[in-house]
Amino acid sequence: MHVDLGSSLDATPGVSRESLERLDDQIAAAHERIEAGRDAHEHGYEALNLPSTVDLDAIRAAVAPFEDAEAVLTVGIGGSALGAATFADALAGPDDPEAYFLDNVDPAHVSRLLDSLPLDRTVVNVVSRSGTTAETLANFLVVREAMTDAGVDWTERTFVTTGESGNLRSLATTHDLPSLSVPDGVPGRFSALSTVGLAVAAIQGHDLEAIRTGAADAADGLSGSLFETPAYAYGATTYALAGRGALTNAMMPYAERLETFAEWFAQLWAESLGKDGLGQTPARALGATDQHSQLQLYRAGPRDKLVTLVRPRNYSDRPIPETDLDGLSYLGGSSLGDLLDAEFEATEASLVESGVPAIRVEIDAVDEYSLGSLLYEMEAACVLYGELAAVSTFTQPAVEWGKKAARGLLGGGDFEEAEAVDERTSLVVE
Ligand SMILES: O=P(O)(O)OC[C@H]1O[C@H](O)[C@H](O)[C@@H](O)[C@@H]1O
Repeated sequence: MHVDLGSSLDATPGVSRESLERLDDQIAAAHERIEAGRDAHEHGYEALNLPSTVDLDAIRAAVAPFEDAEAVLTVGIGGSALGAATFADALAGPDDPEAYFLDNVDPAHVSRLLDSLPLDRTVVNVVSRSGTTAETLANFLVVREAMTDAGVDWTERTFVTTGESGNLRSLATTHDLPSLSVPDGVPGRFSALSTVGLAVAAIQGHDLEAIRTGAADAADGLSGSLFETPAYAYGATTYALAGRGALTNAMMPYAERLETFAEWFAQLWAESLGKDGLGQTPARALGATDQHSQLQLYRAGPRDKLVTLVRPRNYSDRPIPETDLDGLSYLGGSSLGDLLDAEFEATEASLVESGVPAIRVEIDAVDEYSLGSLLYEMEAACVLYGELAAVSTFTQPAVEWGKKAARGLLGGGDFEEAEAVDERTSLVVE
C-alpha cells in the first residue's frame, strides 16, 4: 500500500514531521520486538508469518469436492467471517459461486437467507477457531436441519475450519467431513491470510498465490523506520494522533468493493487496541456515499477524529454520457471514476482546510495481490500501534466476558459473568 501522511501534518490534532522523526527511534525498537516475536512463533506475532506458513495446497484440497457449488455459505463470526467476506466482496466476479455469511443470529435474517439458498447446490463452510462460539454453533445446527428438511445430505456439503480439538473438530471427525486447521498462534482477527480467510476465495476461484505473494512482499518490506515502511507509517501516525486526541479513526474507502474491508479493519483495530483505557474507535464510512452524511461531522464536529481515505489507483471505469441538460454539461465526456476521484480529493482538501487530520492510503488495484498486501500491512500497523501503546494486542478479555455471560444465561455452565445480568439497574420510561 502507499501511504501519504501529508494531510495529517499540522492538523488539529496533528503530527509534525519532527515529531514523527522523534517517534522513529521507538519504531526501530518496536520492529525488533515484532521480529523477535515472529522468530519465536509467539502467540499473535505468528500471524505475521502467515505468508510463509499457510498451506495453499491443503486449502485447495479441502474445497476440491465442492467445485460444482453455486453458493458458499460461511457460518462464523468476527475473525472467522470478516477476512473471507473481505476477499469475497472485493474480488467477486459475475461467474463466481455466490458467497454468503451467517455471522449473526437474527432469526428473521437466518430464515430469509436459508429460504433463498439452493441448499442442494450450496457448500457450507463452518468456521470457529475455538469451536465453542454459541452463535456459530447455533447457526450451524439450524443450517444442518434446514438441509435435512430439504432432503440434502449435509455431510456431503459441509466442511469445517477449526482448531485441533473442540466441538467442531469432533463433529468433523465423527462425520468424516473435509476439514482445515486454524493455525496455532493466530488470533481470529489476524487470520484472514490463513485457512480461515482463504477457503472461500479458493471456492470462488481467486488467485490464492497472488494474495500470498502480496502479503509476503509486504512482510519483506517491514523495516525499523516508519519512513521506509508504509504499514509502520500508518500504525505510528494513527498512534501519535490518538495520543493527541484523535480517538476516532473513520475508515473511508472510495470503492464499494472495499466496504467490507472497513468492517474487517474495525474488528482488527477495536479488539486489538481497545484496552487499559486506550484505543481508537474505528468508524466505518464509504466514499462518496458518506460525504453526503457523515462528512459534516468529520469536518465540523468535535476535534477528536482522523479520517483514513482509501482508494485503488487503477480500476475499470465507465463513461458518463454527454448531455445537453442545463448545468450538467460538465459531467458529459467525463467518467464515474473521474467523479469518484474528484470526490476523494475534494473530501481530503475539505478536511485539510478545516484542520482535520487525514491519511491517504492507496492500493494499486482491487485485486488479489494488492488485497494480500493491504490486509497484511494493516495487521502489521495494528501490531506496531499495540507495541507503541504497550497494550496486549492479541487478547480480547472484554469480548470474552460477554461470551461467558451469554452462555451462562442459556444454561451453558456456571459463569459468574451471567450474574451481572440480574444486577443490572433499570430506569424504565414507557
Ligand atoms: O473463531 P471463533 O472461536 O468462533 O471466534 C469468533 C470470534 O469470537 C470472539 O468474539 C472473539 O473475540 C473474536 O476475536 C473471534 O473472531
